[in-house]
Amino acid sequence: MVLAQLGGSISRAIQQMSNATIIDEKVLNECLNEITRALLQSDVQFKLVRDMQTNIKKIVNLDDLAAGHNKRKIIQQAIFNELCKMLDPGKPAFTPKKGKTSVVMFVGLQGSGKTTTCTKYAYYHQKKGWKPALVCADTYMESDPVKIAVEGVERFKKENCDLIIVDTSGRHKQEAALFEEMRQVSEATKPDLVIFVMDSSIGQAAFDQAQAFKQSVAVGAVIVTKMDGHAKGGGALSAVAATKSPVIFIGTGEHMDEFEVFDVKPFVSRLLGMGDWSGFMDKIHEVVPMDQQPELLQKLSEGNFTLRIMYEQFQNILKMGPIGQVFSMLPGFSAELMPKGREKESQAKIKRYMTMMDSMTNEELDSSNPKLMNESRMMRIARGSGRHIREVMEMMEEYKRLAKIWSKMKGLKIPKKGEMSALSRNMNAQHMSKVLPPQMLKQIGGMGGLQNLMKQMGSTKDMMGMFGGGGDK
Ligand SMILES: Nc1nc2c(ncn2[C@@H]2O[C@H](COP(=O)(O)OP(=O)(O)OP(=O)(O)O)[C@@H](O)[C@H]2O)c(=O)[nH]1
Repeated sequence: MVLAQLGGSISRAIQQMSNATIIDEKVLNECLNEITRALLQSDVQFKLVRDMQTNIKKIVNLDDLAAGHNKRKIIQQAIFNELCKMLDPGKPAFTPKKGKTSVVMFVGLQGSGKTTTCTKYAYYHQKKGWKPALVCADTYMESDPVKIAVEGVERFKKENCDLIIVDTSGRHKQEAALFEEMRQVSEATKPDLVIFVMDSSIGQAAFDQAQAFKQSVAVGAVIVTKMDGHAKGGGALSAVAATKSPVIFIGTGEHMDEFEVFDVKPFVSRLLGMGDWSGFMDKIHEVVPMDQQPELLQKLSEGNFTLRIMYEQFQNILKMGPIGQVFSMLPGFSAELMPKGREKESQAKIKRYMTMMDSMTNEELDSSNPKLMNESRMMRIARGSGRHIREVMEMMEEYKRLAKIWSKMKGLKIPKKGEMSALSRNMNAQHMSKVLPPQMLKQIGGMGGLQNLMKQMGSTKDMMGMFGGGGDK
């Protein structure tokens, strides 16, 4: 099961449960069994899934649910926390420092994408002004890989490279020989960090494979590749558990820049279709041309999400490319609606929407009042664009949903370029209280509770991630 589907299945299971009139143990168990099935189908290791189920049962208090608290949010929160826990081994990976020499060794099986990932990793740092170097000790049946690795590292140290990446072999006739060679390269080059590269589509084998590598060398971080297309994501969770090391990047395609820093909370937020405001705001700065940014953010902060804004953003997004990435960050546009690997369909849908909007009047495009769009106008637009009225209605529904979510941005201070997470910093409890759904605010203990919580957490960014960025869906 691909990640987007996993998120969808979990959300559906929670939704079904919260539709039940009475939440008793049976209903909760059914919901958890559904989630368990979804996780297993996504190749999360059985033991991890079982532990998660036990933990959620411990956390979720049935009395709270019976008392009419927001059941969906309580369960969703518990699942959110458990998934985060699975992906967060509790200690960060070694982080190389620019200007100071670090040796980073890559290990992983043949075909896992190791060599590609070494290059992406080097390129990622080079773009940020580092001086990386790549030592290819990935010499199958030729020369002495240990000697090559040592000589390479020495040479690049002399050349003042600050990030020396050692690529090791991933193939051997004998598994034992592969691990022995890896151990020797590690001993000889003394890496500051060993990164285990894993193909996300290896399924249930992830845990054992990761563990085997960890037992031979001191794996300190994981990079999961091929998260695009048909990738199964569950293996990532298993690899973290097996190596007790965090995932630091994910590979999302064959190209050099299809490489993303991995952040647990936004990832899980997106996975559960909860959206990720901070990531989305970062994306706005990437996607929306500089000269349009202040105006757009101003309009959004005034709560005016018009059809024209939607149109312009569609335009920008089509120009920019990886549409799925942007939309999955936008609360409301869950990964299920804009699934990765189905970008073409999503793109076609957006183009359809834009054609329909081309048949609208300026007044309609610039109004944030969807009531203007009555049935006769919708018929005209459908005729004008050669589409069915059903499609116009569908687009309007999409618009209303987005506008509702965006309306929560009203009154927020506008972050400046380069301080995206400052969206959160800029917000005080007052703002947060506007953004959060009222039931959730009550659950936290009103304004007082919110202020306390914000103090404890230190930053509202975490809260945004935790609560799905304030989108009340
Ligand atoms: N779709 C996709 N393909 C990837 C990604 N990363 C690597 N690949 C592809 O996976 C294949 C194997 O990648 P390599 O980098 O050669 O793998 P390796 O682990 O170094 O394998 P050996 O060099 O043979 O040991 C290549 O076709 C890459 O283009 C990714 O994130 N997404």
